[in-house]
Amino acid sequence: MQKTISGFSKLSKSQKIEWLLDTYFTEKDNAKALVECYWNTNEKLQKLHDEFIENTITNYYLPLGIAPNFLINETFYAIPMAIEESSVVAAASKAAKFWLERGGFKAQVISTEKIGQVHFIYNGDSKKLEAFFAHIKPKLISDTAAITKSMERRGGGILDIELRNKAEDLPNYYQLHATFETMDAMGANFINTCLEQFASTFKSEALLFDAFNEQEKHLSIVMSILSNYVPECVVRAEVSCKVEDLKSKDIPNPEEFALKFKQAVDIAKIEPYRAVTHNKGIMNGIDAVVLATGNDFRAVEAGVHAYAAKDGSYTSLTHCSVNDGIFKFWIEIPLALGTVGGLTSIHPLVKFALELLQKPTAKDLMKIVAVAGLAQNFGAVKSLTTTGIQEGHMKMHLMNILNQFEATDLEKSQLIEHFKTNVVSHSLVEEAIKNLRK
Ligand SMILES: CC(C)(COP(=O)([O-])OP(=O)([O-])OC[C@H]1O[C@@H](n2cnc3c(N)ncnc32)[C@H](O)[C@@H]1OP(=O)([O-])[O-])[C@@H](O)C(=O)NCCC(=O)NCCSC(=O)C[C@@](C)(O)CC(=O)[O-]
Ligand SMILES: NC(=O)C1=CN([C@@H]2O[C@H](COP(=O)(O)OP(=O)(O)OC[C@H]3O[C@@H](n4cnc5c(N)ncnc54)[C@H](O)[C@@H]3O)[C@@H](O)[C@H]2O)C=CC1
Repeated sequence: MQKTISGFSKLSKSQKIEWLLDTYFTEKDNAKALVECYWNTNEKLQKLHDEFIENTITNYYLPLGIAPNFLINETFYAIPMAIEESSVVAAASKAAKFWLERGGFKAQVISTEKIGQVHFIYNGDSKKLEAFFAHIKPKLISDTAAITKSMERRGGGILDIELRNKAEDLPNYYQLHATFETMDAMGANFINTCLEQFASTFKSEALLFDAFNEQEKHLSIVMSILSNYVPECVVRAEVSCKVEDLKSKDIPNPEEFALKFKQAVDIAKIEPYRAVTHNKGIMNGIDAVVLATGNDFRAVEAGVHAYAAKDGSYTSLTHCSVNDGIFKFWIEIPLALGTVGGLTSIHPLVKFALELLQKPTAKDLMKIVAVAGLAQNFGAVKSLTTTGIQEGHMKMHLMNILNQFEATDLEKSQLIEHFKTNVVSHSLVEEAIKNLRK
């Protein structure tokens, strides 16, 4: 049976499903029923989702959870989180509640500059290229006037364009390195459109530049694309309190806790094996809010991890200090987010999430997302340095294990009660279910 196909994209949705069932499944009826039971009964809504991407056959659900009680710069938020992993929403909620009683989170946007580059190959005299760039720069900007008009009206647009000589790293390689302010949009489409116009102007004007010889006139544009590395689009979020005020049910000895917590963060600063896991915990919070608000989590992930390695080795995105009896914990991360554009006004649940967040600007959303990352990291590191991670995580994961064994509602309630005072592990839950079913 041939397992490849030409023209798959041209088939109807049901034809695509039929082909998949015929080609890859033995239990065809079961597979078909599964795919179809995830379709929304509201046909209009289903069509909307079908059209988000290509070759859609069904929906893939992620739960949308809420972490309430966030106090950020004196405003209260209930934060929407789309994520598949148990205990993440609980940890964020718990951290929010903890800091609510200790002054809440403070957040500030440090910068909002985005970057895009036209990458090109020029085999010639770099001085002549510099002269050409100086001559052509005003036209590069003026040729994008129709594209940038609305963005400029909002206060954004092109900030600058530089010529960068990269020929030492790669023979004959140069860039137009441009910076942008995209206001409430993540900006990928705006930036890419501007860049493609720069490239077109640059290429056609080079042919007319008298100082260039024939080879120089035919410089070659390789590509024009924004960068997801945005080290000048940075937000900082912070919590702090007196060390003694850390005292709580889980923290009987605040001095010892503060010291250990700082040691854990310091370890993540110098040890990449730990830093990656430490930052994964931060991304539990960040990705969940980025997804819930319809933003591009791949872009955020790529940019954040590049930032974590910006000084040459991969390090912690959060920082901790304990000075003069004050515990301070903060994060500084690059986040290119949008509250307009992309899916933000199309996906009904994204609209819901943004309304829940009180219709944030992109800057507001940067602060909320950074706080979610900080809270998540606080929750994880607090658990790691006190009870250990498994106690709380497995408590939340218990439901997944019970579902895996198809526990009934009665079995679930009996076993949840049992595991309130017993260690949770996959094998211990299996054993307890077997005992219950004897
Ligand atoms: C899991 C908890 C919160 C339990 O903590 P607990 O002390 O057992 O919770 P509690 O029952 O005393 O409840 C206290 C509050 O926690 C929240 N909470 C508690 N339970 C729920 C729940 N069912 N649903 C929603 N929220 C919940 C909620 O805010 C609740 O207040 P309330 O709502 O009652 O006013 C705690 O142990 C914890 O924060 N653990 C950390 C879990 C974590 O970080 N998980 C991430 C996955 S592990 C990972 O991927 C990352 C990691 C750890 O490797 C990163 C790293 O290494 O740095
Ligand atoms: N490498 C990457 O990250 C790439 C990402 N993408 C995708 O591009 C999408 C994001 O691109 P965008 O240009 O942000 O979206 P977009 O093009 O959908 O919408 C942004 C547009 O909204 C308008 N707008 C209205 N009100 C505005 C305001 N207050 N502030 C700013 N703009 C306002 C502007 O015309 C702006 O250009 C995401 O879906 C992303 O996944 C696309 C290509 C590459």
